[in-house]
Amino acid sequence: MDNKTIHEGKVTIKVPEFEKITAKAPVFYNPAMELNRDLSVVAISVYKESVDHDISVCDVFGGTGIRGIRYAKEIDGVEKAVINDLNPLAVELAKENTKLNELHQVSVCKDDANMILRKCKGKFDVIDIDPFGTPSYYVESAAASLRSGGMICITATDTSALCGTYTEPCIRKYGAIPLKTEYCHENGLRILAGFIARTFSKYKKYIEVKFSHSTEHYMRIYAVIGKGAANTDESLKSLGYIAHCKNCLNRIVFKGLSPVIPGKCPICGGIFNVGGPLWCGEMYNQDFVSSMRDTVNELVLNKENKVIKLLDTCFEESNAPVTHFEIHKVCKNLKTSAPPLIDIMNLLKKEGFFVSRTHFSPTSLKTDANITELKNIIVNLKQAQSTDQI
Ligand SMILES: C[S@@+](CC[C@H](N)C(=O)[O-])C[C@H]1O[C@@H](n2cnc3c(N)ncnc32)[C@H](O)[C@@H]1O
Ligand SMILES: [Zn+2]
Repeated sequence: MDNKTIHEGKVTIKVPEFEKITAKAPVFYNPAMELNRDLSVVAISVYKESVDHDISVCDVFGGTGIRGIRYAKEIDGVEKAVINDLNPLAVELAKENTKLNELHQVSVCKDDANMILRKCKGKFDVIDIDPFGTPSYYVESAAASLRSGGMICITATDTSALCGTYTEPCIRKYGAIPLKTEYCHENGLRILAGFIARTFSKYKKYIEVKFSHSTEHYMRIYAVIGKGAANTDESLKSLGYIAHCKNCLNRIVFKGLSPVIPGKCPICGGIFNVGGPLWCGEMYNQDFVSSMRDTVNELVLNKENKVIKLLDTCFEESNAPVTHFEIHKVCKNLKTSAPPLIDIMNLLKKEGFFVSRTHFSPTSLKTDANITELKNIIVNLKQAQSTDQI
């Protein structure tokens, strides 16, 4: 295996020479995930600051070991990092990389992900799940393993299932019906959060989602775990469904596991498509995101600008309602051209509605105005603009 050396954050890592990123590489390393890893360092740093003890971290799908090594090197108070991978070549390389970075608090194991999580029940404060494709096969073991107060960090790259390009794989893997809409990435992230919440609930554990994002080909969720039957029951009330009308773009959130959902849209009589169950609760905790933003300045991040941009937008949308409106889609539905997003946002604000940008799409906004109210705002804006031009 021919290796080359790369530098990420404060670490130096040997990775295999590659021409194409593929899961068939002798050891997997994807430079496009650097943003994901930068954000993980920031999120785990903030988590560490929130607890009053040193922490142990398990990088369950280690690959080159880059995550576990970065956590150990870059986050103060990581007393133990375990890097695991089933691939013996990855284990060998992760050991070499640990030595290269002179880390004594890191150990490397070769185990199946589910086995290490079950064997080390209650041992880790942070469990990082970064597999190929779906994490759904591993969430159950993480739920059994993670102690109360711990944090789970989960990546999913099977976005075609979560976003509804394919329905059946989403039902099989996540027990949820996806909703292929212009806001399908948000639905997908919420389906993943809902699946994590339901899986942890079997163990009387509940999730508080601290930060999450959908970027390029993957989704990522960071959640802190609490314990107790009553709190878990209460938290499951955040599960629900979204009913969407493709005719007028109306959407309604129905909370609960068996809500009464009308078959037709009350605005236009179009058929409602329903997705869920999914997490209708918080997807970003504003204080946590704000602390992440402050922590960026204390770290060495190659993707600092992108990290800051994402965190600023997530901060803005942290108290926003579920779903968002893609403005070109709404304007096409109105058979009109789209005015500047900022003008629509300003008018919504002036009319007393909540409004924010969203990291899911640069041409979308989040608001508590319903589709009729939003359309009226756009029509008024277009009229005012055409009068101005006369
Ligand atoms: C997406 S890669 C991990 C990338 C790495 N976390 C990073 O940031 O560079 C997934 C890794 O999981 C390993 N793997 C696949 N199935 C596994 C299993 N059942 N248990 C443990 N490791 C597994 C693969 O060998 C591969 O190295
Ligand atoms: Zn409708």
